[in-house]
Amino acid sequence: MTSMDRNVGTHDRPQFWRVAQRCCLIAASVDIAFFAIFLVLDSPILAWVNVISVAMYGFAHFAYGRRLNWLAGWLVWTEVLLHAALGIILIGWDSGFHYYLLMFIPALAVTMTVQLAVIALILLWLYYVGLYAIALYYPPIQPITEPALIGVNLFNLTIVFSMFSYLGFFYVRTVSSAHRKLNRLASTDALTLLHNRRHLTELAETEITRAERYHKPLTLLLIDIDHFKLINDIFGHVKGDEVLQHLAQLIRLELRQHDLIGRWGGEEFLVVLPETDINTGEQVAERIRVAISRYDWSQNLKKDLAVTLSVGLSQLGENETLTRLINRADKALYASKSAGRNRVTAL
Ligand SMILES: Nc1nc2c(ncn2[C@@H]2O[C@H](COP(=O)(O)OP(=O)(O)OP(=O)(O)O)[C@@H](O)[C@H]2O)c(=O)[nH]1
Repeated sequence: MTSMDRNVGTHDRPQFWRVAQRCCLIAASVDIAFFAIFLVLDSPILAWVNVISVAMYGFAHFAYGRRLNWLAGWLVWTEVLLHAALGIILIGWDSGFHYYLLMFIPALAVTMTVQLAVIALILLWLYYVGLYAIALYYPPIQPITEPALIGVNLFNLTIVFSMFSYLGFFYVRTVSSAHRKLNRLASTDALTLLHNRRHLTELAETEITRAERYHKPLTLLLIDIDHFKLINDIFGHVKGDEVLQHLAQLIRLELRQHDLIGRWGGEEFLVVLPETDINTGEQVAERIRVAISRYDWSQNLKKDLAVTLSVGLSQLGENETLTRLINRADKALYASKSAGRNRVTAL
């Protein structure tokens, strides 16, 4: 494994390493149980093998904690390979110690590049088959009674079953949380954390369909910051970004829970007001305009700014598409700008 491959695991899959670290604790507990079991079964060699195993898992747990994943991985690999071989040679194939080798199949896929994982899987398979061949041709060195062998087998089977289930649930949880994160990223504007244009378009289309079906009014506001270029030029782009972020929150505060707001363009916001006619929409737009024009920017930005908005609004007409509705709001916005800015125009 190259140092780069090791780093892939360290940086890209931290959750996996946390799970691997937890598995070390589980494995150490299992080996403590085995220590007692083999003492009772009068198999001292296997009992003491488990003490060494506990120590190795302890070191591996420590190494995972220190982000020495490659070292921890080698310790775990060595332990499982040797433990499986010793278990099978001493008490036979039916002890089920080979089940633990199967745990490496998902682990290899996650921790290695595809090429390395394929090579490691082939080697693992050869090792597995090799142990089976040994068990076929050589009788166990320290056989235990049939009921004890069945007990050890069932115990191993249960542990491996539980660990696979744990890994399965971990995998499902990781995939669904990555899926949720991707969805959020794909639908959110990174700067203002409002809906982005694509997502807002989808939501607005749904609202329009609903408004048409239930014969409810729907009003749309297109909001544009006045002379934003000047704000950028005077205070810098970073402050400009802060104004955008803050303004997004201020507008949000003036809206109802089920109203929609998104960033439509650079310094332009689109608001969809379901179940709202043009008169109420005008009141909402006016409320937003006044709130922004009166806002004291020196509190948050430590700058004496005057920020105003121009708003264009339009109410959904019969059989009107979203594009046409936005076009009308855009014309209204243009009228607000032409009439001197810091005003609301309905069309
Ligand atoms: N800081 C910052 N500025 C942006 C962002 N997106 C667009 N802008 C700026 O917004 C400004 C828009 O300028 P104009 O289209 O000329 O509009 P304006 O200066 O607001 O003038 P009017 O709209 O006519 O009142 C440009 O300077 C853009 O660089 C952004 O994400 N962050």
